Amino acid sequence: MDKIVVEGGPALRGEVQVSGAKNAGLPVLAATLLAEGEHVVTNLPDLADVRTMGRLLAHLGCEVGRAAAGGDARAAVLRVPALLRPEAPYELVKTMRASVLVLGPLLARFGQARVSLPGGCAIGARPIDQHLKALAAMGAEIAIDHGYVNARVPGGRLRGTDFVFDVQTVTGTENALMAAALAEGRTTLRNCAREPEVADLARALGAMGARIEGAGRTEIQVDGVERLGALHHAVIADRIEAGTLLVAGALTGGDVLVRGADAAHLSALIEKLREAGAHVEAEAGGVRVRGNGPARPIQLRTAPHPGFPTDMQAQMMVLLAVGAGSSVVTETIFENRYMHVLELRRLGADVTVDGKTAVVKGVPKLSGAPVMASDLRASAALVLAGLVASGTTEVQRVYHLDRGYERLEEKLSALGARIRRVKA
Ligand SMILES: CC(=O)N[C@H]1[C@@H](OP(=O)(O)OP(=O)(O)OC[C@H]2O[C@@H](n3ccc(=O)[nH]c3=O)[C@H](O)[C@@H]2O)O[C@H](CO)[C@@H](O)[C@@H]1O
Ligand SMILES: C=C(OP(=O)(O)O)C(=O)O
Repeated sequence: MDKIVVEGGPALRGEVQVSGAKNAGLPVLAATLLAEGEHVVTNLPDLADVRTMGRLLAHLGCEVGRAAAGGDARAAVLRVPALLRPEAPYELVKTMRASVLVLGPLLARFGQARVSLPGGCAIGARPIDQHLKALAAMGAEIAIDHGYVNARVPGGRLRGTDFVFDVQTVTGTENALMAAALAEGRTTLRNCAREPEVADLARALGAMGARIEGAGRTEIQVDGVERLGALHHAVIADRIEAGTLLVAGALTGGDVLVRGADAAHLSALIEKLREAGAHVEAEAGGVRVRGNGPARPIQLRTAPHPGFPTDMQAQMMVLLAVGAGSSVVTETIFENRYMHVLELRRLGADVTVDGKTAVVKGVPKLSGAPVMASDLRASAALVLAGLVASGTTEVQRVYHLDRGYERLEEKLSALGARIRRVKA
Protein backbone atom coordinates (compact mmCIF):
# COMPACT_ATOMS: atom_id res chain seq x y z
CA MET A 1 0.00 0.00 0.00
CA ASP A 2 1.29 3.48 -0.90
CA LYS A 3 2.06 5.93 1.86
CA ILE A 4 2.61 9.67 1.94
CA VAL A 5 5.63 11.08 3.71
CA VAL A 6 5.62 14.74 4.80
CA GLU A 7 8.40 16.81 6.37
CA GLY A 8 6.75 19.68 8.19
CA GLY A 9 7.82 23.30 7.99
CA PRO A 10 7.53 25.27 4.78
CA ALA A 11 4.85 27.92 4.30
CA LEU A 12 2.95 27.13 1.09
CA ARG A 13 3.16 29.75 -1.65
CA GLY A 14 1.93 29.95 -5.22
CA GLU A 15 -1.03 28.93 -7.33
CA VAL A 16 -2.76 25.61 -7.56
CA GLN A 17 -5.56 24.43 -9.86
CA VAL A 18 -8.58 22.77 -8.31
CA SER A 19 -9.91 19.62 -10.04
CA GLY A 20 -13.48 18.78 -10.98
CA ALA A 21 -15.70 17.67 -8.10
CA LYS A 22 -15.93 13.97 -7.28
CA ASN A 23 -19.34 14.46 -5.70
CA ALA A 24 -20.66 16.25 -8.80
CA GLY A 25 -18.99 13.99 -11.37
CA LEU A 26 -20.37 10.74 -9.91
CA PRO A 27 -24.10 11.65 -10.15
CA VAL A 28 -23.59 13.17 -13.60
CA LEU A 29 -21.98 9.92 -14.80
CA ALA A 30 -24.93 7.99 -13.35
CA ALA A 31 -27.35 10.34 -15.13
CA THR A 32 -26.05 9.18 -18.52
CA LEU A 33 -27.99 5.94 -17.89
CA LEU A 34 -31.20 7.91 -18.39
CA ALA A 35 -30.78 8.14 -22.16
CA GLU A 36 -29.53 6.01 -25.03
CA GLY A 37 -26.73 7.63 -27.02
CA GLU A 38 -23.28 9.16 -26.72
CA HIS A 39 -22.64 11.37 -23.70
CA VAL A 40 -19.63 13.50 -22.88
CA VAL A 41 -18.68 14.56 -19.36
CA THR A 42 -15.75 16.98 -19.03
CA ASN A 43 -13.69 18.33 -16.12
CA LEU A 44 -13.83 14.94 -14.41
CA PRO A 45 -11.21 14.40 -11.74
CA ASP A 46 -8.85 11.48 -12.22
CA LEU A 47 -9.81 9.59 -9.07
CA ALA A 48 -10.37 6.05 -7.86
CA ASP A 49 -14.11 6.74 -7.35
CA VAL A 50 -14.55 8.03 -10.89
CA ARG A 51 -12.84 4.92 -12.22
CA THR A 52 -15.11 2.76 -10.05
CA MET A 53 -18.19 4.50 -11.49
CA GLY A 54 -16.74 3.86 -14.97
CA ARG A 55 -16.39 0.16 -14.14
CA LEU A 56 -19.96 0.06 -12.83
CA LEU A 57 -21.36 1.71 -15.98
CA ALA A 58 -19.34 -0.74 -18.10
CA HIS A 59 -20.73 -3.63 -16.05
CA LEU A 60 -24.25 -2.37 -16.79
CA GLY A 61 -23.45 -2.49 -20.50
CA CYS A 62 -22.18 1.01 -21.37
CA GLU A 63 -19.05 1.68 -23.39
CA VAL A 64 -16.88 3.91 -21.28
CA GLY A 65 -13.81 5.69 -22.57
CA ARG A 66 -11.69 8.68 -21.81
CA ALA A 67 -11.53 11.22 -24.65
CA ALA A 68 -9.49 10.40 -27.73
CA ALA A 69 -5.80 11.21 -28.09
CA GLY A 70 -5.26 14.94 -28.43
CA GLY A 71 -8.57 15.57 -26.71
CA ASP A 72 -9.38 16.44 -23.13
CA ALA A 73 -7.90 13.83 -20.81
CA ARG A 74 -10.48 14.80 -18.20
CA ALA A 75 -13.39 14.00 -20.47
CA ALA A 76 -15.25 10.71 -20.52
CA VAL A 77 -17.21 9.59 -23.54
CA LEU A 78 -19.98 7.17 -22.67
CA ARG A 79 -22.06 5.18 -25.12
CA VAL A 80 -25.25 4.06 -23.46
CA PRO A 81 -27.12 1.33 -25.38
CA ALA A 82 -30.87 0.82 -25.72
CA LEU A 83 -30.76 -2.07 -23.26
CA LEU A 84 -28.73 -2.43 -20.10
CA ARG A 85 -28.28 -5.09 -17.45
CA PRO A 86 -29.94 -3.25 -14.54
CA GLU A 87 -27.83 -4.72 -11.75
CA ALA A 88 -25.12 -3.12 -9.58
CA PRO A 89 -23.17 -5.92 -7.84
CA TYR A 90 -21.83 -5.88 -4.29
CA GLU A 91 -18.20 -6.08 -5.51
CA LEU A 92 -18.47 -2.58 -7.01
CA VAL A 93 -20.90 -1.00 -4.56
CA LYS A 94 -18.83 -2.02 -1.53
CA THR A 95 -15.86 0.03 -2.75
CA MET A 96 -17.96 3.15 -3.35
CA ARG A 97 -21.27 4.01 -1.69
CA ALA A 98 -22.10 6.49 -4.47
CA SER A 99 -22.80 3.45 -6.69
CA VAL A 100 -26.33 3.69 -5.27
CA LEU A 101 -26.79 6.63 -7.66
CA VAL A 102 -27.52 4.21 -10.50
CA LEU A 103 -30.72 3.07 -8.77
CA GLY A 104 -32.90 6.07 -9.72
CA PRO A 105 -31.85 6.21 -13.38
CA LEU A 106 -32.13 2.44 -13.95
CA LEU A 107 -35.57 2.27 -12.36
CA ALA A 108 -36.83 5.30 -14.29
CA ARG A 109 -35.61 4.04 -17.64
CA PHE A 110 -36.15 0.28 -17.41
CA GLY A 111 -38.79 -0.09 -14.71
CA GLN A 112 -36.51 -2.41 -12.75
CA ALA A 113 -33.22 -2.40 -10.91
CA ARG A 114 -31.23 -4.60 -8.59
CA VAL A 115 -28.59 -2.69 -6.65
CA SER A 116 -26.50 -3.95 -3.76
CA LEU A 117 -27.16 -2.18 -0.46
CA PRO A 118 -24.17 0.04 0.16
CA GLY A 119 -23.95 -0.67 3.90
CA GLY A 120 -22.27 1.65 6.36
CA CYS A 121 -18.76 3.00 6.28
CA ALA A 122 -16.16 4.30 8.71
CA ILE A 123 -17.96 7.64 9.21
CA GLY A 124 -21.43 6.29 10.00
CA ALA A 125 -24.31 3.94 9.29
CA ARG A 126 -25.43 5.96 6.24
CA PRO A 127 -28.83 4.37 5.53
CA ILE A 128 -30.56 4.85 2.16
CA ASP A 129 -34.13 4.71 3.48
CA GLN A 130 -34.90 8.17 2.07
CA HIS A 131 -33.80 7.16 -1.45
CA LEU A 132 -36.10 4.14 -1.24
CA LYS A 133 -39.02 6.08 0.24
CA ALA A 134 -38.86 8.68 -2.53
CA LEU A 135 -38.76 6.00 -5.25
CA ALA A 136 -41.62 4.11 -3.57
CA ALA A 137 -43.65 7.33 -3.52
CA MET A 138 -43.15 7.45 -7.31
CA GLY A 139 -44.71 3.99 -7.57
CA ALA A 140 -41.74 1.62 -7.25
CA GLU A 141 -42.18 -1.66 -5.41
CA ILE A 142 -39.08 -2.26 -3.36
CA ALA A 143 -37.91 -5.36 -1.54
CA ILE A 144 -34.62 -5.97 0.18
CA ASP A 145 -33.24 -9.48 0.00
CA HIS A 146 -29.82 -11.09 0.20
CA GLY A 147 -28.23 -7.65 0.62
CA TYR A 148 -29.78 -6.24 -2.53
CA VAL A 149 -32.42 -3.62 -3.23
CA ASN A 150 -34.80 -5.21 -5.72
CA ALA A 151 -37.00 -2.56 -7.24
CA ARG A 152 -39.61 -2.72 -9.99
CA VAL A 153 -42.27 -0.44 -11.33
CA PRO A 154 -45.61 -2.09 -12.06
CA GLY A 155 -46.68 -0.67 -15.43
CA GLY A 156 -43.08 0.22 -16.25
CA ARG A 157 -43.08 3.98 -15.67
CA LEU A 158 -42.65 5.90 -12.43
CA ARG A 159 -45.26 8.56 -11.78
CA GLY A 160 -44.97 12.05 -10.38
CA THR A 161 -45.62 12.60 -6.71
CA ASP A 162 -45.31 15.06 -3.85
CA PHE A 163 -42.57 13.86 -1.50
CA VAL A 164 -41.02 15.33 1.63
CA PHE A 165 -37.59 14.03 2.69
CA ASP A 166 -37.37 13.36 6.44
CA VAL A 167 -33.72 14.41 6.36
CA GLN A 168 -31.79 16.41 3.81
CA THR A 169 -29.79 13.90 1.83
CA VAL A 170 -27.48 14.77 -1.04
CA THR A 171 -27.41 11.50 -2.98
CA GLY A 172 -31.04 10.82 -1.96
CA THR A 173 -32.11 14.10 -3.58
CA GLU A 174 -30.00 13.23 -6.63
CA ASN A 175 -31.51 9.75 -7.01
CA ALA A 176 -35.05 11.15 -6.71
CA LEU A 177 -34.29 13.95 -9.17
CA MET A 178 -32.98 11.56 -11.81
CA ALA A 179 -35.94 9.22 -11.34
CA ALA A 180 -38.45 12.08 -11.53
CA ALA A 181 -36.92 13.36 -14.78
CA LEU A 182 -38.48 10.39 -16.65
CA ALA A 183 -41.56 9.90 -14.46
CA GLU A 184 -45.06 10.55 -15.75
CA GLY A 185 -46.32 13.95 -14.62
CA ARG A 186 -45.08 16.41 -12.02
CA THR A 187 -42.92 15.54 -9.01
CA THR A 188 -42.47 17.98 -6.16
CA LEU A 189 -39.56 17.15 -3.86
CA ARG A 190 -39.47 18.98 -0.52
CA ASN A 191 -36.74 19.35 2.10
CA CYS A 192 -34.15 18.67 -0.60
CA ALA A 193 -30.41 18.97 -0.12
CA ARG A 194 -29.13 22.32 -1.44
CA GLU A 195 -25.52 21.31 -2.10
CA PRO A 196 -23.99 22.80 -5.28
CA GLU A 197 -23.56 19.25 -6.60
CA VAL A 198 -27.36 18.82 -6.67
CA ALA A 199 -27.70 22.01 -8.70
CA ASP A 200 -24.91 20.84 -11.03
CA LEU A 201 -26.72 17.55 -11.64
CA ALA A 202 -29.94 19.46 -12.38
CA ARG A 203 -28.06 21.56 -14.96
CA ALA A 204 -26.76 18.40 -16.62
CA LEU A 205 -30.26 16.87 -16.65
CA GLY A 206 -31.69 20.13 -18.01
CA ALA A 207 -29.24 19.96 -20.90
CA MET A 208 -30.55 16.42 -21.61
CA GLY A 209 -34.08 17.84 -21.86
CA ALA A 210 -35.32 17.38 -18.28
CA ARG A 211 -37.70 20.00 -16.94
CA ILE A 212 -36.51 20.93 -13.46
CA GLU A 213 -37.22 24.05 -11.40
CA GLY A 214 -35.65 24.95 -8.08
CA ALA A 215 -32.54 22.74 -7.83
CA GLY A 216 -30.28 24.27 -5.19
CA ARG A 217 -33.35 25.17 -3.11
CA THR A 218 -35.24 22.98 -0.67
CA GLU A 219 -38.23 22.56 -2.98
CA ILE A 220 -37.65 21.16 -6.45
CA GLN A 221 -40.27 20.62 -9.14
CA VAL A 222 -39.75 18.19 -11.97
CA ASP A 223 -42.08 17.76 -14.95
CA GLY A 224 -41.28 14.30 -16.24
CA VAL A 225 -40.58 13.78 -19.93
CA GLU A 226 -40.85 10.57 -21.96
CA ARG A 227 -37.32 10.62 -23.27
CA LEU A 228 -34.08 12.43 -22.56
CA GLY A 229 -31.28 13.23 -25.01
CA ALA A 230 -27.49 13.20 -24.98
CA LEU A 231 -25.63 14.80 -22.13
CA HIS A 232 -22.67 17.15 -22.61
CA HIS A 233 -21.62 18.61 -19.33
CA ALA A 234 -18.60 20.15 -17.61
CA VAL A 235 -18.45 19.23 -13.92
CA ILE A 236 -18.08 22.05 -11.36
CA ALA A 237 -14.89 22.60 -9.36
CA ASP A 238 -14.40 20.51 -6.23
CA ARG A 239 -15.24 22.79 -3.32
CA ILE A 240 -13.90 20.29 -0.79
CA GLU A 241 -10.55 19.93 -2.53
CA ALA A 242 -10.44 23.73 -2.86
CA GLY A 243 -11.29 24.10 0.83
CA THR A 244 -8.58 21.62 1.81
CA LEU A 245 -5.99 23.63 -0.15
CA LEU A 246 -7.21 26.88 1.43
CA VAL A 247 -6.81 25.39 4.91
CA ALA A 248 -3.30 24.19 3.91
CA GLY A 249 -2.40 27.77 2.93
CA ALA A 250 -3.77 29.27 6.14
CA LEU A 251 -2.30 26.56 8.36
CA THR A 252 1.27 26.96 7.07
CA GLY A 253 1.14 30.78 7.20
CA GLY A 254 1.42 30.82 3.42
CA ASP A 255 -0.07 32.70 0.47
CA VAL A 256 -1.98 30.44 -1.93
CA LEU A 257 -4.29 31.14 -4.85
CA VAL A 258 -6.62 28.21 -5.46
CA ARG A 259 -7.43 28.58 -9.15
CA GLY A 260 -10.90 27.58 -10.27
CA ALA A 261 -12.33 27.62 -6.72
CA ASP A 262 -15.84 29.08 -6.61
CA ALA A 263 -16.16 31.38 -3.57
CA ALA A 264 -19.95 31.15 -3.73
CA HIS A 265 -19.70 27.41 -2.97
CA LEU A 266 -17.27 28.01 -0.11
CA SER A 267 -18.93 30.78 1.86
CA ALA A 268 -19.31 28.94 5.20
CA LEU A 269 -15.68 27.80 5.11
CA ILE A 270 -14.40 31.24 4.07
CA GLU A 271 -16.33 32.82 6.94
CA LYS A 272 -14.79 30.40 9.46
CA LEU A 273 -11.27 30.86 8.05
CA ARG A 274 -11.69 34.63 8.44
CA GLU A 275 -13.05 34.23 11.96
CA ALA A 276 -9.94 32.21 12.73
CA GLY A 277 -7.84 35.12 11.48
CA ALA A 278 -6.81 34.11 7.95
CA HIS A 279 -7.14 36.57 5.07
CA VAL A 280 -9.33 35.09 2.34
CA GLU A 281 -10.40 36.90 -0.82
CA ALA A 282 -12.17 35.90 -4.01
CA GLU A 283 -10.03 36.97 -6.98
CA ALA A 284 -10.44 36.72 -10.70
CA GLY A 285 -9.92 33.04 -11.38
CA GLY A 286 -10.09 31.72 -7.85
CA VAL A 287 -9.82 32.23 -4.10
CA ARG A 288 -6.66 33.41 -2.31
CA VAL A 289 -5.75 32.67 1.30
CA ARG A 290 -3.01 34.28 3.37
CA GLY A 291 -2.10 32.86 6.75
CA ASN A 292 -2.00 35.25 9.68
CA GLY A 293 -0.50 33.57 12.73
CA PRO A 294 -2.04 30.82 14.85
CA ALA A 295 -5.80 30.41 14.40
CA ARG A 296 -8.03 32.31 16.80
CA PRO A 297 -10.43 30.00 18.63
CA ILE A 298 -13.82 29.53 16.98
CA GLN A 299 -17.04 27.56 17.28
CA LEU A 300 -17.76 25.37 14.29
CA ARG A 301 -20.87 23.31 13.62
CA THR A 302 -21.34 21.15 10.53
CA ALA A 303 -24.68 21.43 8.75
CA PRO A 304 -26.20 20.75 5.33
CA HIS A 305 -25.28 23.34 2.68
CA PRO A 306 -25.08 26.33 2.95
CA GLY A 307 -23.87 25.43 6.47
CA PHE A 308 -20.33 24.32 7.21
CA PRO A 309 -19.62 21.10 5.26
CA THR A 310 -18.95 17.92 7.22
CA ASP A 311 -16.43 17.07 4.49
CA MET A 312 -14.25 19.99 5.75
CA GLN A 313 -14.54 19.31 9.48
CA ALA A 314 -11.41 17.16 9.86
CA GLN A 315 -9.17 19.52 7.87
CA MET A 316 -10.41 22.57 9.77
CA MET A 317 -9.73 20.79 13.06
CA VAL A 318 -6.03 20.66 12.16
CA LEU A 319 -5.95 24.46 11.78
CA LEU A 320 -7.60 24.82 15.21
CA ALA A 321 -5.31 22.19 16.77
CA VAL A 322 -2.30 24.49 16.25
CA GLY A 323 -4.33 27.59 17.09
CA ALA A 324 -4.17 30.02 19.98
CA GLY A 325 -6.94 28.96 22.38
CA SER A 326 -9.79 26.48 22.68
CA SER A 327 -12.23 25.86 19.84
CA VAL A 328 -15.41 23.81 19.88
CA VAL A 329 -16.37 21.66 16.89
CA THR A 330 -19.79 20.01 16.60
CA GLU A 331 -20.39 17.31 13.99
CA THR A 332 -24.11 17.02 13.24
CA ILE A 333 -24.18 15.02 10.00
CA PHE A 334 -22.34 11.75 10.63
CA GLU A 335 -22.19 9.92 13.96
CA ASN A 336 -18.61 8.68 13.62
CA ARG A 337 -16.69 11.43 11.93
CA TYR A 338 -13.97 11.98 14.50
CA MET A 339 -11.77 9.08 13.41
CA HIS A 340 -8.91 11.52 12.74
CA VAL A 341 -8.86 12.67 16.37
CA LEU A 342 -6.96 9.69 17.78
CA GLU A 343 -4.35 9.99 15.05
CA LEU A 344 -4.04 13.78 15.53
CA ARG A 345 -3.45 13.11 19.23
CA ARG A 346 -0.53 10.89 18.28
CA LEU A 347 0.93 13.98 16.62
CA GLY A 348 0.51 15.95 19.85
CA ALA A 349 -2.90 17.59 19.29
CA ASP A 350 -5.05 18.23 22.36
CA VAL A 351 -8.57 17.21 21.33
CA THR A 352 -11.27 15.64 23.49
CA VAL A 353 -14.49 14.26 22.09
CA ASP A 354 -17.77 13.95 23.90
CA GLY A 355 -20.53 12.67 21.61
CA LYS A 356 -21.01 15.14 18.77
CA THR A 357 -18.69 17.73 20.28
CA ALA A 358 -14.93 18.03 20.13
CA VAL A 359 -12.98 20.53 22.21
CA VAL A 360 -9.77 21.46 20.43
CA LYS A 361 -7.15 23.16 22.61
CA GLY A 362 -4.52 24.74 20.41
CA VAL A 363 -0.93 23.61 20.99
CA PRO A 364 2.16 25.49 19.75
CA LYS A 365 3.49 22.56 17.76
CA LEU A 366 2.68 19.09 16.45
CA SER A 367 5.36 16.46 16.18
CA GLY A 368 5.58 14.07 13.24
CA ALA A 369 4.82 10.35 13.60
CA PRO A 370 3.46 7.46 11.55
CA VAL A 371 -0.34 7.72 11.35
CA MET A 372 -3.12 5.70 9.77
CA ALA A 373 -5.82 7.14 7.50
CA SER A 374 -9.32 5.84 8.30
CA ASP A 375 -11.44 7.60 5.69
CA LEU A 376 -11.18 10.13 2.92
CA ARG A 377 -11.25 13.48 4.75
CA ALA A 378 -9.43 12.08 7.79
CA SER A 379 -6.57 11.24 5.41
CA ALA A 380 -6.50 14.80 4.11
CA ALA A 381 -6.44 16.12 7.68
CA LEU A 382 -3.45 13.93 8.53
CA VAL A 383 -1.56 15.15 5.46
CA LEU A 384 -2.31 18.76 6.51
CA ALA A 385 -1.12 18.02 10.05
CA GLY A 386 2.11 16.68 8.58
CA LEU A 387 2.70 20.03 6.86
CA VAL A 388 3.09 21.76 10.24
CA ALA A 389 4.42 18.92 12.40
CA SER A 390 8.12 18.96 13.22
CA GLY A 391 10.02 16.12 11.59
CA THR A 392 8.46 13.37 9.51
CA THR A 393 4.83 12.30 9.32
CA GLU A 394 4.02 9.12 7.42
CA VAL A 395 0.38 8.75 6.41
CA GLN A 396 -0.52 5.13 5.75
CA ARG A 397 -3.57 3.70 3.91
CA VAL A 398 -3.68 6.54 1.41
CA TYR A 399 -6.09 4.61 -0.79
CA HIS A 400 -8.72 6.51 1.18
CA LEU A 401 -7.15 9.79 0.04
CA ASP A 402 -6.99 8.59 -3.55
CA ARG A 403 -10.77 8.15 -3.61
CA GLY A 404 -11.24 11.89 -3.50
CA TYR A 405 -8.02 13.85 -4.08
CA GLU A 406 -6.25 13.97 -7.41
CA ARG A 407 -2.46 13.96 -6.91
CA LEU A 408 -2.73 15.93 -3.65
CA GLU A 409 0.96 15.35 -2.90
CA GLU A 410 1.97 16.81 -6.29
CA LYS A 411 -0.25 19.86 -5.82
CA LEU A 412 1.13 20.53 -2.32
CA SER A 413 4.69 19.89 -3.45
CA ALA A 414 4.31 22.48 -6.25
CA LEU A 415 3.35 24.96 -3.50
CA GLY A 416 6.59 24.23 -1.63
CA ALA A 417 5.58 21.40 0.70
CA ARG A 418 8.15 18.67 1.35
CA ILE A 419 5.90 15.76 0.57
CA ARG A 420 6.23 12.60 -1.46
CA ARG A 421 4.38 9.38 -2.15
CA VAL A 422 6.17 6.15 -1.43
CA LYS A 423 4.84 3.46 -3.72
CA ALA A 424 4.15 0.11 -2.17
C1 LIG B 1 -21.01 11.04 -3.11
C2 LIG B 1 -21.45 12.18 -2.26
O1 LIG B 1 -22.05 13.13 -2.74
N1 LIG B 1 -21.11 12.12 -0.98
C3 LIG B 1 -21.45 13.20 -0.08
C4 LIG B 1 -22.90 13.05 0.32
O2 LIG B 1 -23.04 11.76 0.91
P1 LIG B 1 -24.50 11.16 1.13
O3 LIG B 1 -25.39 11.59 0.05
O4 LIG B 1 -24.31 9.71 1.38
O5 LIG B 1 -24.91 11.88 2.48
P2 LIG B 1 -26.38 12.33 2.87
O6 LIG B 1 -26.58 13.75 2.51
O7 LIG B 1 -27.32 11.33 2.29
O8 LIG B 1 -26.36 12.16 4.46
C5 LIG B 1 -26.78 13.17 5.34
C6 LIG B 1 -27.39 12.56 6.57
O9 LIG B 1 -28.62 11.95 6.23
C7 LIG B 1 -28.68 10.61 6.69
N2 LIG B 1 -29.47 9.83 5.71
C8 LIG B 1 -29.17 9.89 4.40
C9 LIG B 1 -29.90 9.20 3.46
C10 LIG B 1 -30.97 8.41 3.90
O10 LIG B 1 -31.66 7.76 3.13
N3 LIG B 1 -31.26 8.37 5.24
C11 LIG B 1 -30.53 9.08 6.16
O11 LIG B 1 -30.82 9.01 7.35
C12 LIG B 1 -27.21 10.18 6.74
O12 LIG B 1 -27.01 9.08 7.58
C13 LIG B 1 -26.54 11.44 7.22
O13 LIG B 1 -26.68 11.53 8.61
O14 LIG B 1 -23.26 14.08 1.23
C14 LIG B 1 -22.53 14.04 2.47
C15 LIG B 1 -23.08 15.13 3.36
O15 LIG B 1 -22.79 16.37 2.82
C16 LIG B 1 -21.04 14.19 2.18
O16 LIG B 1 -20.33 13.99 3.38
C17 LIG B 1 -20.56 13.19 1.15
O17 LIG B 1 -19.26 13.52 0.73
C1 LIG C 1 -17.81 11.05 2.61
C2 LIG C 1 -17.37 11.36 1.39
O1 LIG C 1 -17.57 10.64 0.27
P1 LIG C 1 -18.54 9.39 0.04
O2 LIG C 1 -19.93 9.87 0.18
O3 LIG C 1 -18.20 9.03 -1.38
O4 LIG C 1 -18.15 8.35 1.05
C3 LIG C 1 -16.57 12.58 1.12
O5 LIG C 1 -16.46 12.96 -0.06
O6 LIG C 1 -16.03 13.17 2.09
